[in-house]
Amino acid sequence: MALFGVVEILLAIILFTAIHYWKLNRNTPITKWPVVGMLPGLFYNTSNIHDYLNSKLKQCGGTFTFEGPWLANMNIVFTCDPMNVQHITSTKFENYGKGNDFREIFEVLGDGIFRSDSDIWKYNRTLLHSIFRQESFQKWLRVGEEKTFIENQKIVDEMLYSEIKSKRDIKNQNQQKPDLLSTLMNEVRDGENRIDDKFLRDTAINLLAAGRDTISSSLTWFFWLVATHPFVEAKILEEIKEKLASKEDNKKDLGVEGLSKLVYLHGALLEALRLYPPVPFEHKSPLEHDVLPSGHKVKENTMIVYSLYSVGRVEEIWGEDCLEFKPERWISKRGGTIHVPSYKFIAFNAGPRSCLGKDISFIQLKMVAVAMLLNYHVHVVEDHPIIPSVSVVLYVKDGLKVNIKKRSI
Ligand code: HEM
Repeated sequence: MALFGVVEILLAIILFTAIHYWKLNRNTPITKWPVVGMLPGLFYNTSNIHDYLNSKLKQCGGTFTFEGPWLANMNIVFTCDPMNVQHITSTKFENYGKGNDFREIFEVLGDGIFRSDSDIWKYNRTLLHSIFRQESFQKWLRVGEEKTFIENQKIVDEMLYSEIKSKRDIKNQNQQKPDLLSTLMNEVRDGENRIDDKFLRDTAINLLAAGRDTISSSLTWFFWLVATHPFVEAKILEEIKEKLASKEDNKKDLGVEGLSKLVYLHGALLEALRLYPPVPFEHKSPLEHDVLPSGHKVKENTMIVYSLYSVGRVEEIWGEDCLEFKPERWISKRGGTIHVPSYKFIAFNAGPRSCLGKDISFIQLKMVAVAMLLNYHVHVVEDHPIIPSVSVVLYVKDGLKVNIKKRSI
């Protein structure tokens, strides 16, 4: 008679495997399974992914390596450590590009600023930077009819190229207006104009992608937060009444200068962007192996994801009340706005690739916020779920349901 039967041997294997995985998982934030790695944990929590990753990042001090299925080459370093963020976005900026995965997924963006790295990015950045500084650029929102935007690449291209053609026609008739495409068309670098239609198409779609959904996402979260914090709403209205001069018919002056006086409103917007950054995560890949300030080693082409959502919720930066909506945290004792370095307040990204539209965004956000709050009372419909979506832009998954009542103050 054999000393051990098949059943005993199988039980022993299962027991040893279980002990092995128990030991292996003692220090990992997400359970690692044979063959499929940590994927089940991620899948199981997809609907709640930002808060799930936030809790895991908190559990391991701000950085951990997600291990994907065997042979799938899917290891990802997740981080919300501001020192890592500063390292990737600024100190070692040249070593961290967008990576090939990003370029494949966002092919529709062509060679525009978002999808490019190195020299093509530098060219785009320098050109757009100079245009963003021109006052006339503030009229850029009138570029094209973007209602049918992005059904598919063909429709987008048709729309953009026809818009470009009509701007060129207007230019030839000497009737140009200072919108984005017309300003770009006239750009002369080193004595020559190298702006062809493909460049204009790529730039236009990149700016539409950059500036459309980010603003609408910010405003949705902002109105939800303000409507659910009546004390904040009252303070914003008080500030508008006190600081914005009235024009004829008691309408408030929404000029750039007037808007810059609204320090409390600015704090409320910063606070909404901290808690609900429209771009919830960024994705980078090192060109050469490196060691992050947290001590994590990253090989060439490792995928690194830094969570903007989590950086906004790091207790060490924002304090124990980091999950609360408190515009006051942005107001200094002297009544100004407290400056927080961009690798800590990361909603607009940090370093040389930080958002080019940051200033123009605050102008747009304030204009809409003041016009809405002065004229309407936004009342959030009770029991409607408010959950962040799982997408490149942080929408409210099922939309924000509200009742709007006219307000006269
Ligand atoms: C609240 C509104 C906005 C937020 C939170 C925001 C945030 C960001 C973030 C996180 C990035 C980095 C993206 C990446 O590298 O993958 C970025 C880049 C950029 N944003 Fe914005 N953005 C906003 C509005 C705008 C607007 C209105 C415009 C233009 C009209 C704009 C233009 C750009 C451009 C051109 C870049 C690319 C910069 C580069 O790669 O060098 N953004 N923005």
